[in-house]
Amino acid sequence: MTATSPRTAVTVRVPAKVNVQLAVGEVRPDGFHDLANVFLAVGLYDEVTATPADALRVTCEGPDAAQVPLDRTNLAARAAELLAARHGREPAVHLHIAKDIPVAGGMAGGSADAAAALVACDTLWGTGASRAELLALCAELGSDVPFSLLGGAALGTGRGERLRHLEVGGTFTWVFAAADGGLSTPAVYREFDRLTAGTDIPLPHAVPELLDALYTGDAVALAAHLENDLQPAALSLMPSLADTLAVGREAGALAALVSGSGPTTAFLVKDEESAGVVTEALRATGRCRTVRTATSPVPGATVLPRPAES
Ligand SMILES: C[C@](O)(CO)[C@H](O)COP(=O)(O)OP(=O)(O)OC[C@H]1O[C@@H](n2ccc(N)nc2=O)[C@H](O)[C@@H]1O
Ligand SMILES: Nc1ncnc2c1ncn2[C@@H]1O[C@H](COP(=O)(O)OP(=O)(O)OP(=O)(O)O)[C@@H](O)[C@H]1O
Repeated sequence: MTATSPRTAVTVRVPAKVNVQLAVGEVRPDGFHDLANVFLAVGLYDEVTATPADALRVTCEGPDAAQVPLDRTNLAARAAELLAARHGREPAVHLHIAKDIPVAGGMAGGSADAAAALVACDTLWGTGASRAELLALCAELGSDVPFSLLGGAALGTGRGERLRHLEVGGTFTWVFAAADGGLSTPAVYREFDRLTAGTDIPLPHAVPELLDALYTGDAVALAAHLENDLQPAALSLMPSLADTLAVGREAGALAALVSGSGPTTAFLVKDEESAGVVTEALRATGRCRTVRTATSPVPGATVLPRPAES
């Protein structure tokens, strides 16, 4: 056993996600859409550090830090407030976000920070919340937040918050290109509604061949079944993304798609060498804010060892 002295700082590392299948059903009376949402956690990370403070405070560092709100609308701040309220205490904590996940990029960066803040505050405060309680709090904070806690791979149903863990039989390599500017998730869902108005929208379901490809770790089979029903809406709002997708395909990606609500584009590649070629081609367009390689799956929100323990 390691020392049990109260912790004065807790850092939680949390991954981004890509949706390898995002099947979207009709809009529901509550304004959300029923989904069959196959999430994969990818190795691009934010880190949230919680330290005791007189009052709730958020700071952020990283290339996109200027776009992150530091008031109580920050999802990490909302997470701390929610956990504190449920346990009858003040959210007296400083949350520092080291942000590496593109902001408003469709990679669930804010959701990741919310899940990380919950775990960090739970550990710092010794709240002892069960996994089930944390997952329920995550679902209150947003549809993607439970998956950020869980990580790995999962099928999300309902609005994406009801998760079933999926086994993955290998490692997949991706290239992610962050676009200049962001897309608002509600705006992309609204555009989906506009584009599909008057059509029959099938009930969303996970494609068995895609789940098999994950299970066997077969990147070529996964590439054949990648699907994102929000992609036409994201392309409609940001038409230049179609060119970015084409550049990655021509450079040898097995498949290319918009990540979630976009505008980050995701390229599944067969190996590191192909990742290098695709990365160079995307950088050469001059249209991508950053281009990054990452593998999947990776674990969800994880408390990092105290410095003395590492
Ligand atoms: C696009 C995805 O990232 C794919 O994983 C998610 O579906 C979005 O999840 P999220 O950002 O956590 O979304 P939330 O914060 O729960 O909801 C933001 C807004 O997105 C829309 N929304 C979200 C999830 C869903 N199943 N249907 C929706 O229509 C709604 O307009 C909602 O008000
Ligand atoms: N901790 C946070 N990090 C980033 N953005 C945040 C955070 N908290 C609140 N926001 C707000 O949320 C908006 C969406 O940011 P986020 O990075 O979560 O988008 P996203 O990755 O497209 O989300 P998703 O993939 O879950 O739909 C930002 O424009 C910002 O105003």
